[in-house]
Amino acid sequence: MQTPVDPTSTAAWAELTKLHGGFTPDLKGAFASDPERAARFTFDAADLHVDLSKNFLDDEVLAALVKLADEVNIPGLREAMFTGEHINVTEDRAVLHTALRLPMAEELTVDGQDVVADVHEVLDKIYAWAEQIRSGEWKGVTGKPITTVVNIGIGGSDLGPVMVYEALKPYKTGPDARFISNIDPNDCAEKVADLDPEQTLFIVASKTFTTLETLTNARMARDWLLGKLQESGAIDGSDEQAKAAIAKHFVAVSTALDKVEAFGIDPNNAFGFWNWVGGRYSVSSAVGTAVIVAIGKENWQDFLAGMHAMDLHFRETEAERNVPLLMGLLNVWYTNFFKAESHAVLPYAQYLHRFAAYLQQLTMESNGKSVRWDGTPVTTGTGEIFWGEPGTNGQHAFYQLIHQGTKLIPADFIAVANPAHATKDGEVDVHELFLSNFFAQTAALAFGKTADEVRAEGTAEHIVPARVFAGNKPTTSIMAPALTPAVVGQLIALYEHITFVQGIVWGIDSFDQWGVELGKQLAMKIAPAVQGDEEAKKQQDASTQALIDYYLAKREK
Ligand SMILES: O=P(O)(O)OC[C@H]1O[C@H](O)[C@H](O)[C@@H](O)[C@@H]1O
Repeated sequence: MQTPVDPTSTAAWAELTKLHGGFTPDLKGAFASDPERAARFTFDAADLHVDLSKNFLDDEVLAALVKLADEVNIPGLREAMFTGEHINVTEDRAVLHTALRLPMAEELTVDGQDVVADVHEVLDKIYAWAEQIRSGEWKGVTGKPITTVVNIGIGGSDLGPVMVYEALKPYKTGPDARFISNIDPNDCAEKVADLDPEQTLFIVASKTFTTLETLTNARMARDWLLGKLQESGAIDGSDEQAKAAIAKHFVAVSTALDKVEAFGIDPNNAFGFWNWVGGRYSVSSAVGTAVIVAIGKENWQDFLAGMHAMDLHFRETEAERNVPLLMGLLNVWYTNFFKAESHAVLPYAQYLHRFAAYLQQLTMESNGKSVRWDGTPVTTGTGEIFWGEPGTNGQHAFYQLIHQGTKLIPADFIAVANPAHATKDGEVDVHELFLSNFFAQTAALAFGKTADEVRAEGTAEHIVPARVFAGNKPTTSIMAPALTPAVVGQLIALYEHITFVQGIVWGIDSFDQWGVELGKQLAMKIAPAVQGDEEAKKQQDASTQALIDYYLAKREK
């Protein structure tokens, strides 16, 4: 892997610094002086129609950003990613989530392995198994079909599948899916409370199969299942019957099939993936099994095809029209030159209500780093804080701060032309009403409202300042014909590649997560103290000791 280029040492950075120095955001003026602006800065990527024109962008800035991409070698490193070079330096791994959606006819051999053949072998195994569940051919231990699958996983083994399941609810033709992630025992308790154990199947999803939360939840689920089945007399207390029940009610998804077996799940009931798939990039791997059960093979194939279409766009489209590249570079422009700290993602699609949560792991676990991939300190700010909620709910919660606060918050607005449920309220098409908000918000953020406009509405003079909107709040509008499986796939791949672009500019390894590993170790170290071990408690700082004391005094056991 090449030494990361210090972006601040490039000619493009110097140009951007100069451009920023002379840059007074004036979106109103920019549109007034250039009738072609909207058309010139709107690009199509697969089914996504992306309008960048309400950003702090002009031809010079665009040219300098594209030059920056070249100077930090995004084209070369993008190719290195797609061809399986070990660009995840600190873990010495290839980064090949794009291979998970390659059509069968493609060829890709990495580290001596035919990756495409491996991917499709697993996909075929999942499709065949999912079809058994969906058709009712697969029976639980008492002979009944499965009506609910419960995915047990956390982080990348949860956020992707739950987000896609929610996004594609209108495409659900199979069993329900639920998702247990938190080690808070209330999560598991609530999710299984109304389930019939005879018709429930658990999918234990964990890349490493060592994650404390997931293994604990899996054991709790196993105890619940066996306990309930014994209670009703469906099975006796013998090991043999417990084994038979687990074989029919538990499957696993992991890269560590040996650990799956040690847990007591038959490896024949496990779907594998590979260590070249990062957890937060794993939704298109076997980690999506719960979704495949719910929406079926054809819809999943459309989802993968959508991701692949975006992969191709990113790999092959010229820089000036390359949407993930431009969006990633714009994020760098805002983060490093305008000192924006956060980035809102605001889907005008209720089905995308978990999209921001999903993006938080994708972007922040990837790019929240302060050393570069060669171990040297970063030379710029990194890692935007991603957040968001669906519109219009967000409008009634936090948009006030975006419109009139003191912080610059670039925002991505997402909407589709056709809703899954076309509904009228009297004569009014409710989706049109919904979209009117989408259109109105980006316009208001860009162009604001002057004091004269406020006065013209008859506002009392002393209230005028409070009702003025400065405007010049940058937004990107992303539209698509409908929230199909392909479009959901494209949205995910779009943000994966945006994340990659930012990571390369900053010189960081966007595919490791050492910061999270520490938390895992610390919780294990402190557990004995929480269980009452005085010596272990004394190892803790005074604040932590006092908090543990409070807990020990208050707990009712
Ligand atoms: O899938 P698992 O191995 O159980 O890991 C689940 C999660 O664990 C940690 O939080 C990692 O930082 C995440 O990237 C990962 O998605």
